[in-house]
Amino acid sequence: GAKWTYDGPQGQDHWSQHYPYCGGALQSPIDLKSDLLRFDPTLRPIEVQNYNLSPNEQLTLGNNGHSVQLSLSPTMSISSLRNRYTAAQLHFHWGSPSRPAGSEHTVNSKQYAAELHVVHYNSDKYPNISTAVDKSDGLAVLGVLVEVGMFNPAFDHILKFINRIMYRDQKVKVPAFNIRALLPTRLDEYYRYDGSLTTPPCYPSVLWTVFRNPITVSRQQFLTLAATLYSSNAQDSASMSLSNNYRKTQPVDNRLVLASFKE
Ligand SMILES: NS(=O)(=O)c1c(F)c(F)c(S(=O)(=O)CCO)c(N[C@H]2CCCc3ccccc32)c1F
Ligand SMILES: [Zn+2]
Repeated sequence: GAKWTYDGPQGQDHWSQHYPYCGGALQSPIDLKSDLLRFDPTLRPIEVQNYNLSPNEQLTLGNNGHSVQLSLSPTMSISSLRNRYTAAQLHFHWGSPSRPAGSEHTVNSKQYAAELHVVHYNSDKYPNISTAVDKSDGLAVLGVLVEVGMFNPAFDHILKFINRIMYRDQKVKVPAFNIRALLPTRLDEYYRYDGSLTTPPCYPSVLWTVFRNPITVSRQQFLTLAATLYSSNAQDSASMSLSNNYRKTQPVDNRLVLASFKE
């Protein structure tokens, strides 16, 4: 579709001009505010299948101009939801080298350094993500908040190849690794709400699960993520850094925001 950006004339305040859902209901991300939450004891721990991929398997790491994305094996899935959701890709949202605040979801208005999204589609009902992406029960995304702290070995399986996809549309094959190591230890504590893609076309098709506990990456790792990539392609004379690729929080309206834990 048409070029969209996070800032400027094609920036997020203008998305709805070409992508009407972006101005519609059930939009993501949102601020996860304590006084909005409802504890739901029926929310079971998230169970993932086959996230521990073999290094003999290869995945595609790419710069799509909006994020760094890693294709995932279709053997990976979430098995604890009403339907089975099969993994499609993971990607990140981050701030900038000078401002390590680029998560999409915020917790009581606190913005984290970055956020990881693992995108899955409802494979009980749809043959692939393209047919699922605009259906109300089409997608389930796992959101992981990222803060700067201890070095994260799992994150380095991606970062050590990032200088080979500096420019838009560059891709590289990388050895698979244990994707479970990118998730927090506890998968039983999370926020849950009905939302949308956080990029155009902003379809309201996402069952959001945002884990309560962040993962950490080192300051050096964060800087590598935030300072290496360009949103422009290699041929473009003017290089545009890929940073601050996060959407602002959206109105919750009358949506229920559930928590699997008591504060
Ligand atoms: N934050 S978010 O809402 O999870 C989110 C992004 F932020 C994001 F940038 C992407 S993108 O990298 O594909 C670039 C823009 O579509 C996606 N893609 C999803 C939905 C669109 C179709 C599709 C097809 C195959 C695999 C993944 C996806 C996305 F879901
Ligand atoms: Zn995302």
